[in-house]
Amino acid sequence: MTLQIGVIGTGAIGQDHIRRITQALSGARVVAVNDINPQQARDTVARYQLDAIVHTDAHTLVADPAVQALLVTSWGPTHEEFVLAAIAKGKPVFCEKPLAVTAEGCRRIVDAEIAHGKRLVQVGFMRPYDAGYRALKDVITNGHIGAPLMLHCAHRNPSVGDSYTTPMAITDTLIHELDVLRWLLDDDYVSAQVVFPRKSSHASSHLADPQIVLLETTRGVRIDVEIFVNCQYGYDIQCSVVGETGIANLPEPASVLLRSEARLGTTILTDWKQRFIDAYDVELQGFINGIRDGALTGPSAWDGYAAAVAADACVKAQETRQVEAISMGARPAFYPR
Ligand SMILES: NC(=O)c1ccc[n+]([C@@H]2O[C@H](COP(=O)([O-])OP(=O)(O)OC[C@H]3O[C@@H](n4cnc5c(N)ncnc54)[C@H](O)[C@@H]3O)[C@@H](O)[C@H]2O)c1
Ligand SMILES: O[C@H]1[C@H](O)[C@@H](O)[C@H](O)[C@@H](O)[C@H]1O
Repeated sequence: MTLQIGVIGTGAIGQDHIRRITQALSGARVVAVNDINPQQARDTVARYQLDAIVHTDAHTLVADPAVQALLVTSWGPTHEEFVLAAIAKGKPVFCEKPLAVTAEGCRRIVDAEIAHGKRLVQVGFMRPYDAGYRALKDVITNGHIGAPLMLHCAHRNPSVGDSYTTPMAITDTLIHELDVLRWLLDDDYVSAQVVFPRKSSHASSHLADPQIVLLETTRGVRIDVEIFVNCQYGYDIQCSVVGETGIANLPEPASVLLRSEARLGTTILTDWKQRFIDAYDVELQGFINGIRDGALTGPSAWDGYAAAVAADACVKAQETRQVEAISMGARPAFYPR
């Protein structure tokens, strides 16, 4: 049976997910779309030749009996409202990061899902589906570098728009590391600190860029993450795990090693859509298959909440310049590890 999906938000990633559902994945089709900009929704239907209704109200789309599952790909501050609406209708929902813009908002989603009694929410954290991160986790889990002691990470974007602010370095960008590093180490964070190096002349007047976030986990692993969103040269994700007996690095994306004109080199990607293109396919196919099989297994509302609790502490640390504690309470039995 083909799963009938409704999409709220037909911007960059909304369209990219519609493309993959329509052209790359199996078992689902898009039957309804909504965007606060209705012309954008209509253009998307035309661009991907969808047999889909354009709803001018997102809540009408959620209630549409033809819609069996939701994709929430609108702006972050709207996510909580639409995810709660989907849960209220008992419909599975794939929500792009962040699950909600505050930890309290994520907690309301966790509480609503637990009250419903069955998992309905998958968060769009795609890195745990990336082959490189999975290989890195295997190396750690199989003991090839001993116990992890330190992680050195970098999250670099070539540039960002003028609307990107200093807290967004945490809530929009670092949020990926906050999720994937918990998963990689099977650990949780206990503290965060943010330090600000010399500012890049390419950053807008209201943006502190780059930033370095220092995290500590319950097992005492120390993590530094450089966030540099105007690095100019490319989209570059780095993760180096220093263990007791060795070091394991996240593999670089496959690229031809070119010898030409007295140079030896490879290209560096510039677009996030390309860097994790396979992982996005696998995460969304997992959501579709999970609904078919009656059990969602991808990043949960609890994972969205855990990342948001850490993000809140990092945003606070940006302001206080102090070490801030991170505490998220006990994991409910509803969300097994
Ligand atoms: N997982 C990833 O790697 C990844 C990558 C990009 C974006 N994202 C996340 O996806 C979300 C969207 O990002 P984007 O880059 O596509 O942004 P975007 O601005 O390109 O698209 C967002 C769309 O949502 C629409 N929208 C806003 N408010 C709405 C509302 N109330 N109802 C209906 N539609 C509404 C906008 O009109 C716009 O078309 C963000 O939360 C972002 O953090 C995740
Ligand atoms: O929304 C995007 C996306 O999540 C990218 O993966 C990240 O690198 C960007 O910093 C962020 O703005």
